[in-house]
Amino acid sequence: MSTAIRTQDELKALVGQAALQYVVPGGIVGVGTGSTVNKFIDALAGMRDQVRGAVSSSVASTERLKAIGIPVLDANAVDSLAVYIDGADEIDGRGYMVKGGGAALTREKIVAALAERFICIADASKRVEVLGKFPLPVEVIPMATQHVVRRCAALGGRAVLRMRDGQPLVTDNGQHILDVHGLSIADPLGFESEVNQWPGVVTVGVFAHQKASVCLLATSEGVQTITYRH
Ligand SMILES: O=C(CO)[C@H](O)[C@H](O)COP(=O)(O)O
Repeated sequence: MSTAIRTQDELKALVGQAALQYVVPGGIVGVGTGSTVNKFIDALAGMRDQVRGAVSSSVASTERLKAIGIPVLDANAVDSLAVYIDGADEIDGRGYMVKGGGAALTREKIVAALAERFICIADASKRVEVLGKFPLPVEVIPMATQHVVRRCAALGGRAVLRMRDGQPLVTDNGQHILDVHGLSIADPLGFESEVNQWPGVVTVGVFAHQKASVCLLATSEGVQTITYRH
């Protein structure tokens, strides 16, 4: 009988489980946001007694961590983390990522910045040659929305305000998200630096300065471990 892993849900569970090997016993772990990270949190429940706590990147992950009995610490109470474990919407061959499909990009970048290593957990559909096929999330201060829309257009991108239940989605930080279609991001480091300095941009969803150290990529054959040079 074939033991191939096929559904995306199974692939996410596989990398969620595989990420446990990077959790330092007795330490504090940085935790991202999203459906793949939810699988990691579910797996983390099995080693709850070996984890001192977590720094979380969203209200949703905080609630899930607390539900399994893991204390969630304020990011300001932590100088550094050994690892940050999170998913991605896209990852390229250098470990550069697009993130923010779950609207948590700002806090994700903050927690990632505290960590010595970013462990990206993703299924093989997230692997791309060039970033930009997935609409790029940009968290913006609402007053700056149209200014940022015009600046995206000047780069060839079509920015669309993310909606939820007929209203602009409001992030955990009280801001809005633009999803920018039609970009091809050949220079992620330069692109991230440029967009981050536009007035009204809180965070751009290109993670190049906080790129992945390792990617655990789930395929139907199992988990591939890819390590990137820094
Ligand atoms: O950046 C994120 C949330 O802001 C997620 O990591 C990204 O959207 C991937 O999510 P999923 O694991 O559900 O595919």
